[in-house]
Amino acid sequence: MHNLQATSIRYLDGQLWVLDQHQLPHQESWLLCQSVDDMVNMIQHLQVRGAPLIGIAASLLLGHLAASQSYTLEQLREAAETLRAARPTAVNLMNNMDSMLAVLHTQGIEYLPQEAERLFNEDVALCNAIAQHGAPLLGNNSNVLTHCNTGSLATVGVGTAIGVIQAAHAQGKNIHVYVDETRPLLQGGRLTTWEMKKHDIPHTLICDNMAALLMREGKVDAVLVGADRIAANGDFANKVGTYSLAVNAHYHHVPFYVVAPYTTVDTECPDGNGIPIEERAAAEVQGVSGHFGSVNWSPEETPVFNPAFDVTPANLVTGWILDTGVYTQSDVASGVLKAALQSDGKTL
Ligand SMILES: CSC[C@H]1O[C@H](OP(=O)(O)O)[C@H](O)[C@@H]1O
Repeated sequence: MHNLQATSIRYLDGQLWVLDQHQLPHQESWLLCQSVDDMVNMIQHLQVRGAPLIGIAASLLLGHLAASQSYTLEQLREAAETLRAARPTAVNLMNNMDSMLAVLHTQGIEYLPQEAERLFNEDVALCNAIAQHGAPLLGNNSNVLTHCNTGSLATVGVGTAIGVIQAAHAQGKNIHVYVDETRPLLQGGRLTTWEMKKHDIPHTLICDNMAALLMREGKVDAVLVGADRIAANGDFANKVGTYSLAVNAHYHHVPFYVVAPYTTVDTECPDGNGIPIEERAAAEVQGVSGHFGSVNWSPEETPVFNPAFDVTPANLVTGWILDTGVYTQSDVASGVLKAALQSDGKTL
């Protein structure tokens, strides 16, 4: 594989480096990833995170192992299956591993590095296409609210929802962003604020429970969120808290857009009921941890409900902003998601 460089992952001179997102924004530390166990741990601890990035990181690791020429086809197949199961909700991981397995079985081990590189470059291009389709939807002097993190820390390109925001900003539009801190792991408060500052985009950090008040006061012109899996009928899973944002946006007549590449669409999943939702450790809700260490504010053994994602039904979505275009509810209800993917020669 050639050297590859992105905000949160690098392949340099035969070594795979990952930016430890658990330590951001106050510490930028790079971790050397040398094995399947390393990558699985990094994904499960959200040192590597974000639906598209997870898939690309796993693909680069597999390509790296293949390039070392010290693994059999069966060992690489097992590695792909292990990586595929690292986190259950973001379908990009499964789609990417299936692409790598297809190459392994139809072309051979020596073609895996090339496929990993293709997937990397494809994500960069998909992010750019999404941004160009979405930017026209944001008018000048827009106040956009976003949830979790969907930028260059969640992809290997400019991002999805944040990519759209960044493109509109780069076009000279006056865009202000309300950033949901996104409990419990604070991807918004830690990572999106880091990205907004890096791109000099005006922004205001809020607690998740403040979003409805801003909508009621007419201070939000649009909500843009990412996705971890979009079902065939347009229902989608995203970071927990997205569903309540969609309900509040619907109630306050605020346009609500989901932004994703085609690699996030799961046409084999008929609707949101079929999307597996990852349950995570109680400690994430009982306290908080990061570069500073950890603090636990709940009584010992406090029972916790900690789904990492929730599902938003298609009827609450104003539009789906994909790399193939912007789709309305009637488009999606008529099966356009599947058609758009197939018409562009993209098969999942
Ligand atoms: C580019 S969309 C990324 C998507 O992934 C995030 O989840 P996590 O931080 O747990 O990987 C979140 O759901 C984002 O919307």
